[in-house]
Amino acid sequence: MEPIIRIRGLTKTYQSGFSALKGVDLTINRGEIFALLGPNGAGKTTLISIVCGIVNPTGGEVRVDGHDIQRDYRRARSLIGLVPQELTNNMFDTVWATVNLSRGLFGKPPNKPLVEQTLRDLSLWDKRDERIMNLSGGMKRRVLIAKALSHEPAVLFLDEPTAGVDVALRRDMWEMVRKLRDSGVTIILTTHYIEEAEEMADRIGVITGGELVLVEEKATLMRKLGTRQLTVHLQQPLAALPEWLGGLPVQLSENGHALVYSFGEQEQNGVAELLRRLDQHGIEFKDLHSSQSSLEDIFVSLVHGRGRGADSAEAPQ
Ligand SMILES: Nc1ncnc2c1ncn2[C@@H]1O[C@H](COP(=O)(O)OP(=O)(O)OP(=O)(O)O)[C@@H](O)[C@H]1O
Repeated sequence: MEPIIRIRGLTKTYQSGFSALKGVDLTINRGEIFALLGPNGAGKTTLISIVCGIVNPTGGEVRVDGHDIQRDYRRARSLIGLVPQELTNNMFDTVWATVNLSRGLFGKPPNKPLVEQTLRDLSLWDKRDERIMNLSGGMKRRVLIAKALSHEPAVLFLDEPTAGVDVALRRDMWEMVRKLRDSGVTIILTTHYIEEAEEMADRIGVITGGELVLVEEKATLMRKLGTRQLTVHLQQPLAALPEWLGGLPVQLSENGHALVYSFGEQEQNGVAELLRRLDQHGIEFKDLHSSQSSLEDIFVSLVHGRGRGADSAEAPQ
């Protein structure tokens, strides 16, 4: 896959002496949705702010489509749209004026049809003559997105896009982001909602304490770290785990009323073997329930345990 952003050895030490980024290496591929997941204070906003040229790095290098973010700032920045966490609109402007102005600030010639289309896509067209202060919180957020898209960026950064928004708007946002990706925009979003990363991302990066501890395809991550479990609820409880289940990763639970079989991707055949042995020994069951450990389990083990998966973080190239 073709990279659009390359980050190498990025460090940031704030004037206070606090080290917010401790050598981050990351490549973002063209056309993907990348979710940067991390707890409060992990360094997500610092990372985004450096790529967007708002904060100067202490060390390392960032290139956007080959352009160095410091040496070739204007070219690099023109490729990026940023939807910040805080609302930064001029409340007295109309929606139409503010989005057109944003485009102008990037030195782009006026393009009314494009701005109209952007507003239509974001369901803001009916509100185009409304002053921003008269819009709901959700609509104001949409205006931020429209502004960020006004200069046709190749990459869109969304910093905590759904923090504090209701469930319906969150779903709308996700839908909107998917449409943008389908139109060819690369999306990088920060979130501490695991559900959001799980729902949206093609790849997930986990950052904690200024270090990127994992970068992985979401599907691979789920497969690699997520174990699946099959719970067999028995008609009659068992006093102990029978000998004839030896060799299978099975445990007795619920006071002998259930057998729990834990397995990875490779061990699916064991399910048939388990059911065959139960049948052979006349053990009847009420129902079967299968579950998969979620990204949340993985995240908690990474952020608190820090051991697991750290070797999957990208090596510098
Ligand atoms: N200007 C600054 N001066 C000193 N320290 C700062 C500054 N900005 C951020 N920090 C510190 O750097 C760390 C990382 O902050 P950052 O905002 O990047 O985290 P974050 O992952 O975006 O967190 P959140 O999810 O809470 O937004 C925090 O401990 C923060 O207090």
